[in-house]
Parts: sequence; structure tokens; C-alpha cells
Amino acid sequence: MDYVAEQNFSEEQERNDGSAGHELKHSLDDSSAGKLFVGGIAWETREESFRKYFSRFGEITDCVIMMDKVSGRPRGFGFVTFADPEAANKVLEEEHIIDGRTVEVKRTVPKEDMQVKGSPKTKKIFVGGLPLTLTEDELKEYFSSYGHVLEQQIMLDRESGRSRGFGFITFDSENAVEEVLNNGRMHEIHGKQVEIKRAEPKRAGAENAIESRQHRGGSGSRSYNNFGGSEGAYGGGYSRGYGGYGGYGGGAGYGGGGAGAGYGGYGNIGGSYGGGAGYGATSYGAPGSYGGAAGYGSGRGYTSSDDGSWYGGARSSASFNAKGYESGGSTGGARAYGNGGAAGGRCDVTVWNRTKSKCEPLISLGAKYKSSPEEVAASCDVTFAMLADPESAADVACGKYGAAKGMGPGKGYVDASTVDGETSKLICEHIRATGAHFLEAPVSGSKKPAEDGQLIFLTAGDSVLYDKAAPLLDIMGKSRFYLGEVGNGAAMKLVVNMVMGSMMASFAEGLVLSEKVGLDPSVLVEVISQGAISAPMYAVKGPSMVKSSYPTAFPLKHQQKDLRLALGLAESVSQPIPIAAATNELYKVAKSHGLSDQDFSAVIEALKVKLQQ
Ligand SMILES: NC(=O)C1=CN([C@@H]2O[C@H](COP(=O)(O)OP(=O)(O)OC[C@H]3O[C@@H](n4cnc5c(N)ncnc54)[C@H](OP(=O)(O)O)[C@@H]3O)[C@@H](O)[C@H]2O)C=CC1
Ligand SMILES: O=CCCC(=O)O
Repeated sequence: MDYVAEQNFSEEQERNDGSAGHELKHSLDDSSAGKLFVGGIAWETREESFRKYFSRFGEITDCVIMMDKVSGRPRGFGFVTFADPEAANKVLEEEHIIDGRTVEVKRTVPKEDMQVKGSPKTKKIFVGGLPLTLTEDELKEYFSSYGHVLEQQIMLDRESGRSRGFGFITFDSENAVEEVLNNGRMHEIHGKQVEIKRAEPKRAGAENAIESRQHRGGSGSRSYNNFGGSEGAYGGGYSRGYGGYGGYGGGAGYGGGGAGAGYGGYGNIGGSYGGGAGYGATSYGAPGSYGGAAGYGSGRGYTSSDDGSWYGGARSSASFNAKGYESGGSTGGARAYGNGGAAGGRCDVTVWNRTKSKCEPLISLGAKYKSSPEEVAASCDVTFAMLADPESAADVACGKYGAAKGMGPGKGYVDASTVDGETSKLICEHIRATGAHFLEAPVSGSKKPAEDGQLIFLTAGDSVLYDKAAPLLDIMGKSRFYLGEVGNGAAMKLVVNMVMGSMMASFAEGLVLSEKVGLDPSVLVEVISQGAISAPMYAVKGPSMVKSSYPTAFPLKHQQKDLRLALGLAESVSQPIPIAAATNELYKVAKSHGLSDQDFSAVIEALKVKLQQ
């Protein structure tokens, strides 16, 4: 009879120290009965001190702290095997603190006992109790040591966009799920104990049922929104039930009733999670939900809406200035849309960019190219623009061969550039003068959210165009706000970016100061990530800032532009914004040091320069 934990241990050993002689299999003899799982081990705990600690309970025949095969870092758990099972029993009676950290000790479980009787095999797991700063990439990285991860997802709060502390991992094999569970129900990820459960379709055919619901919903992300109701119920149940990992509400609060075509049976979650609102493999998974090429191209998620309306009807067209596609540092809006549209064949996509070469990736996916904004607008129903600044946005919309020249009644122009309200109103006037509709739609969210279809649109303008463009916005974004009169979307965006710019500058000051006084800035990043001032931005940018690396997601020059525009906005209503004013100066210094095209986190370099002077 195999002890799975033992098997993993041995495989790890082979990988990590090449001890090929280590036995891969053990029989269920007395020594295995003395084997314990130890979770929540501090990163700094070494095997030597680990062994020393437990040796006080009896003779140890084996002991290991598991290491991540990719990063080489400890995974926060290990095993200790006592010669005498009685010693293991003694260990289980006490609380244990090693290197200042309370660890969790459990018996290892024979493989067949790990397999819940009658529970079907699955390639998907539910992960609960995640650190709120954990990114999907980090979640994937952790589980990649168990097998090939096909899909990872952290559930976000629809309102705030923040992590709700739970998510899902889909492997390419059921074995990987078994491996994960064989290492215990509790895993430590980024210093936090998380709970793992099998995620299984509630019943055969659920996926199809969900898919048809999703089709009626019109778009993947709309289905996602539908799901929101029962998702909320789940969230409630989860947080109520989570303290002590006590069962996620034990089923209460997950049901939502309805068709129940969703996932059920996350271990002891009893109710029908999803409540018939459209949760399932197709509506919920990232590729199928948000407009990634796979989801769209495969025909899942973006089929016709009930009323055969504009987007679903597949007879519409849309255009983009294609800068977004480039990996070199932009929001990539065109990518989400272009991939989807071109690959899926349900919507014609036409692109233009000042630098034509940047359109090539979209053209290769099937997008058409036109040689001016005017021609693009003339050939499309809705034209999206995302330009660098107010000047270029106005020029592309209203200039000699600008989009307005190609607009007319029945058409729409959606400008996603971050500009000031005055520029937006100017563009609006030109567009409306042609009989077309105008929507300003600046976005929150950078390159990765754009690629993942997770942008937040801050729209204002013609509501008829808002309704018409909504299915397209939902491909690229996770949420959209309609804020009324033109200028309100621009103002909201500038306020948000004013706050973001100051937060980043303050964070940069903290990093530089911590290092100057002899602290490890990486530890500061970790401390901040666990406290009340944590923000995804710090967790995402902090580690590379510590290494003085600034891969461009949001160019620094645009952050400074936004601070400048925010100062103008404040000036227009005589509102003092002294923090933003000082922050703006810092970004200007950074620009003067040639950092314009680096990510805005490079603002930290301006502080280093100052300190050296
Ligand atoms: N990157 C981000 O994270 C976010 C950016 N934004 C906003 O989105 C907009 C675009 O940002 P991003 O993609 O990062 O910026 P980039 O600087 O990477 O791209 C700017 C785009 O504007 C074009 N452009 C610039 N000047 C002109 C001009 N005079 N005439 C025609 N086209 C011009 C560029 O063309 P070319 O390729 O030929 O240079 C390019 O397509 C900005 O307003 C920014 O503030 C908003 C949210 C997030
Ligand atoms: O305008 C840029 C915003 C970048 C972000 O929201 O991450």
C-alpha cells in the first residue's frame, strides 16, 4: 500500500539532491505508521533544526522539508517519520512552535484513504483562504510543481475588483489533483494556510447546460455577471464558514436554488454552487469568459444573444488603433478584442496604427487594415481609440484624416485614451456633428488585465452607444461604469490615476528609506502585503522594484501626464491637491532622467538620484 506523501517526498529528493537510491515506495509498516505531515513551516526553518526539534519525541528515521522544484524555495511543509509510532502520537498531543512559527502536525494518510469514497476524479481544485495579494500567476506557480496547470483563476469582487480569497486551478490530469491532496488539505501559499478541495462538475452534462445559458446571456462576461448573484451567496457562505476551515458554510448559502447547473460538491460544500446562474467550465473559466482567443475562437462564450443583437449577430464590425496589441508596454485592448473578433469570425475587426508594423499581429489573426482613422471609421460600426495623450487623441479623432471624417449616423466612436474632460468634449462635438454617437471610456487596469479581459471601463456620453458597445466592452473588461455626461469618465480616470501615482511614489520612498536604514526592502513588500495598506500594485510591482527592474506596463510618461491633467482638473474647481502636486514633480524628475518609457514604478529611480546628490 503506498503512502502518497512518501512517494512525493522521494520524487522530490531525487530532483533536489539526486538521491536516486531513495526508495520511491514504502509499505505500510510500523515506520510508516510513525509518519507525520508538518505544515506551516517557516521559510527559514532548515531540515537540521526541523529534525532537532522533533528528535526530542523519539528516534527519527526520516525527515524532509519539501522544496519547490521550480524556484528551489521551501514549500512550507514537510514530513517527519518516527521509528516508534507512539512517538508520533505524542507529537500529535502538543502544539509545536519551530523558529517562532506554530506548525500544524497531522497524520499522513494512506493513498486509498485520501480518495474520498465515491468522489469522482477531477482535474480541478478549489483553493480557499488565499492571501488577498496573491496573483493568478503566483497561484499557478505554486501548483505547477504538482502538474501542468491549464487554467488558474482567483475570484474577484465584482465591485472592487479585489480578490475574494478563493479560486480554482485546473490541471491537465487528475493525477495532479491527487498529488496536491496527497500533500494535505492545507497548503501554505505565500505564508498563509490555504485549503484545497476537489472541484467537480455536479453532474454529467452540466457544462452543456451552462453553455446554453451562457449563449442566451450574450457574452461570456455577461454570464459571469449573472453568476454574480449566486457567487455572492457563495462568498457569504465562504467567509462565514471559513474561520478554522470549517466547511465553507457547510452548504448553506451556496445553493441559490435554480437549475443548479454548476459546480457542487467542493468537499463538504453541499449546495449547488452556481445556482443555475451560469457558473461552469465555459462561463467561468478565463478563456471561455473574457474574450481570450481560445474562448472566442472555439465558439464558447460569445455566441449570439437572444435578440440577435448587434454583437451577437456577427454582422458588425469594429475597429481599433492597434497599439494595444504590442507587448512592448500598453494596455493591449486590441488584443483581447482583436483576437476574439478575428479568430471567432463573429465580428469583423479593422485596425489602424500610426506605426503600421504594430498592426501585423492582429492582421495575421484576420483583422483588416486601413490606412487612416477616417477609412477605418467609414468601414466600421463602432470605432475604438486608445491614444497616448490629449493631443494625439484629438488628432486621430478630429484631424485631417481623422475618424470623424468617416463617421455618420448609426456609427459610434469610443475613446479609451486617458485625456482631460475638455479634450473629450472636443472630440465628442466633432463626432456628434456627423450624426454619430460618442462614448468616452478610459480604463483602469494595465497590460495584464487588458490581456486577460479584466479592464474596468469608466464610460460617459451617449447611453445608446454605451448599450451598443457593452458586449464589446465586456470582452475586454470585467466591469464598466456609466457615469453620465461626457467629462465624468475622464475625471474619474484622472482621480484614480492621481491616487495611483501618489501611492506608487510613497511606496517608492518607503522602499528606498527601508534600504537606507539597513532593512531588507523585500521584507517591507511582504509586510505591506499582509497589512491594511496592502494593494495588488505593491505586490505586483514591489519585487521587481527591489531589483531595479521596471518592465513597462504603464509608461511613466503617461503617469506624469495623468498627474498633470489631474492638477488641471483640481485647478478648475480650486481644489488643493498638494500630495499630487509634489508627486508630479517627482515623476518629472524621473522623466528628466530618461525614464519616460519605463514602467511608472521607475519613479523610484528619481529618489535614488536625489539621494546620491
Ligand atoms: N498602459 C497602461 O497601463 C494604460 C494606459 N492607459 C492610457 O491609454 C493610452 C495609451 O496608453 P499605452 O498604450 O500605454 O501608450 P503607448 O504610448 O504605448 O501607446 C500610445 C499609442 O498612441 C499612438 N500615438 C501617439 N502619438 C500619436 C500621434 N500623434 N498620432 C497618432 N497616434 C499616436 C501610438 O502610436 P505608435 O505606436 O505609432 O507610437 C500608440 O498607438 C494613454 O492615454 C494611457 O494613459 C490607460 C490605462 C492603462
Ligand atoms: O492608466 C493606467 C492605469 C494602470 C492601472 O490601472 O494599473
